[in-house]
Amino acid sequence: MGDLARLLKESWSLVEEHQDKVAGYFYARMFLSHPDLRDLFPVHMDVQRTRLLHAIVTAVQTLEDPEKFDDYLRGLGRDHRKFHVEPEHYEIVGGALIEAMRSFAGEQWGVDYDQAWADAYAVIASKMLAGADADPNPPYWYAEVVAHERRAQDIAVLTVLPMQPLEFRAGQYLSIECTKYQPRLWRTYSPANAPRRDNTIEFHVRAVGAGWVSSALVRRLQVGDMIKVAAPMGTMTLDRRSTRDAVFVAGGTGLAPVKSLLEELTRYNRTRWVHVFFGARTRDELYDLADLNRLAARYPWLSVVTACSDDPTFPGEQGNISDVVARYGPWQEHDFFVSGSGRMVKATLKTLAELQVPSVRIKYDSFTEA
Ligand SMILES: NC(=O)C1=CN([C@@H]2O[C@H](COP(=O)(O)OP(=O)(O)OC[C@H]3O[C@@H](n4cnc5c(N)ncnc54)[C@H](O)[C@@H]3O)[C@@H](O)[C@H]2O)C=CC1
Repeated sequence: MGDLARLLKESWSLVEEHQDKVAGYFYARMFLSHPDLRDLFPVHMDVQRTRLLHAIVTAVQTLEDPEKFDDYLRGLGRDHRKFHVEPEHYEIVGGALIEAMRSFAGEQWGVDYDQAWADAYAVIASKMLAGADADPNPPYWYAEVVAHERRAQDIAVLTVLPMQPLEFRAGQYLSIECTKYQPRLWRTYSPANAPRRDNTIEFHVRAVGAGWVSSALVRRLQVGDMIKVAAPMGTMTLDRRSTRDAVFVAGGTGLAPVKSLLEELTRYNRTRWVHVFFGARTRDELYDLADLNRLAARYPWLSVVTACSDDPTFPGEQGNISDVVARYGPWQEHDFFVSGSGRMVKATLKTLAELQVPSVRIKYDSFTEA
């Protein structure tokens, strides 16, 4: 391990236990010295706090893999443009961050740690700025809500029309700000369609617990409202060269990117068998089944298996979708795409490992529960 990596890891381990407090102190410090920066952040800071830490941990963890480190930070820089972050803000953030860590580390914090973080932060900032500079896209797009449909108690399917064309690849995700109701709070959602000529994008959203953005998108947003959409990200895309049959495993609204990938396949696939496993808690939450069945009736290469995990009278498969997949197969020769909650993805990866599906054939994006 390089010296810098060692110093960063060592010093981070001193504050790791107090992550939450470090983040709280960091923001308090920054807003006190630069009150103007408060306006760049959402009213509710709880999720923002965990995001900062996630970014630091990821940066430190990828330090030893220069390519991954570079990709991650360039992506982060691109993404930060939507927060109206300016180059001069980076220095303020760096200073507050080091001060916050030093305050919580106690006596073991040494001068060499200060220097290590200052050096690392300078690299982090320059990579983020380079990523931001190199992005030809606008920081975000305004998009008008052109359709909004409640499909189950907590689930909405909404369609938006960006004011300028927005390029993305089927299977990627975008971030959304529900500008009118939750300004400056961004959450990621996957388009449920492949890029279309009319530029419309469909999203599937479930209002979960205290999810401010999802709740506003499901319960308050109306046709005619404007939202902001930013930064296509993610790698769960189709490899057109693959000739393998494919399996899509979706839990709840994790169906969205699967629908997007299916739409792309309908444009060119003639030869690959495609199996979709779609699981929800109850039959009401199989909110897009009608459309899946329509696709299966139209495309002979497509089959759909549905399952409910909390609805004993449902006549289809019973149980978690990760277990249902294992009842079919064999799957060793298939390409897999897995999408759902963090726990669902983890459970499915475990099942696939037990079924000896090579991990190189499995694509997924890990969404946190936030
Ligand atoms: N809306 C979107 O664009 C996208 C959403 N997602 C994620 O999909 C998730 C969807 O959540 P909900 O609709 O609330 O799903 P949910 O919690 O109602 O679960 C739906 C199904 O997923 C499976 N599942 C859930 N937890 C499991 C576990 N621990 N082990 C095995 N299987 C499990 C079960 O089959 C369950 O019936 C969210 O976490 C969201 O972040 C992922 C990609 C895109």
